[in-house]
Amino acid sequence: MHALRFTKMHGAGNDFVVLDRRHDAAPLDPALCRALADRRTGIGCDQILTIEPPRSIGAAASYRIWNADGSSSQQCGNGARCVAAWMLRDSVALDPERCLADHFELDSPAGTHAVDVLDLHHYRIAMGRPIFAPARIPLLGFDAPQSEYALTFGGETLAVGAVSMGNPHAVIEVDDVDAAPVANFGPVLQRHAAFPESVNAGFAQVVARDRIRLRVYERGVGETLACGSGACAAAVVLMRRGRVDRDIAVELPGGTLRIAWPDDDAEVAMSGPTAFVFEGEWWS
Ligand SMILES: N[C@H](CCC[C@H](N)C(=O)O)C(=O)O
Repeated sequence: MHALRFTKMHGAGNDFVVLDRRHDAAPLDPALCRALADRRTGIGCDQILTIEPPRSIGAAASYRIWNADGSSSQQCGNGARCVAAWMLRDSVALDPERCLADHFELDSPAGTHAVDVLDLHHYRIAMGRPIFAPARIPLLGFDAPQSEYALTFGGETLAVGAVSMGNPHAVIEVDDVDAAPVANFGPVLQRHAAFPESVNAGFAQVVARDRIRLRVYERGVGETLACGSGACAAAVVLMRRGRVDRDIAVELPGGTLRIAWPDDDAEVAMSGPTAFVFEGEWWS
């Protein structure tokens, strides 16, 4: 029986199985990801996060992201905060006060991220600069960045925002996020030919200049309780349109994240909670 130790965590309800792979950073088999993520016969999670050796000088570690369907992604905002908490847990046990002043870096497939410890359960991650060039989202059929793209679905045309945070995001502004057709329209958007690598589909409602509500139908999972890179994506699309200020609260079903993007050349700063749920052994 091959036992695999894991930690179950979540960030604003977006839940993860965390595996320490610093001594064996081989890619995960998609079938194992699906088995671990299964909410009946497995542990259950939206994504698996593997913690691996750093890829840049000075980083504490690197992480990779595997969706519940076994596909991999370049970025996971809620996961980055959980990896940060996981890395600190041992040192917190040693010296909580020192950790509160802690600042370190983590490498993701999308780049290197500065981590600030806000308190023992909240972290701020520098999520990199948003990428609006259609070819790098990727979004087909358009040459130059637009604040919204007219995409046709059957007989209808819809205005869609699009941006990459290392992973692809579509953002649709709605009047009432509770009534948004997330489960019906999320998969339709993901199958659209304009998104050759599928897409994370965010449905955003502007509540005030400093507050939006958001639901995300994630690539490789479905609707999640929160999506960190999705919160960054919705915030920067709406900031560029002048619909909201440059430091806002993003209310998701599982919790609230804070997104700041001081100017168009700045990195996006995402702040939010993390939680340890349990530890265990997976007997494959
Ligand atoms: N489903 C995403 C990866 C996880 C992103 C999300 N959980 C976050 O917090 O950013 C994708 O395939 O790009």
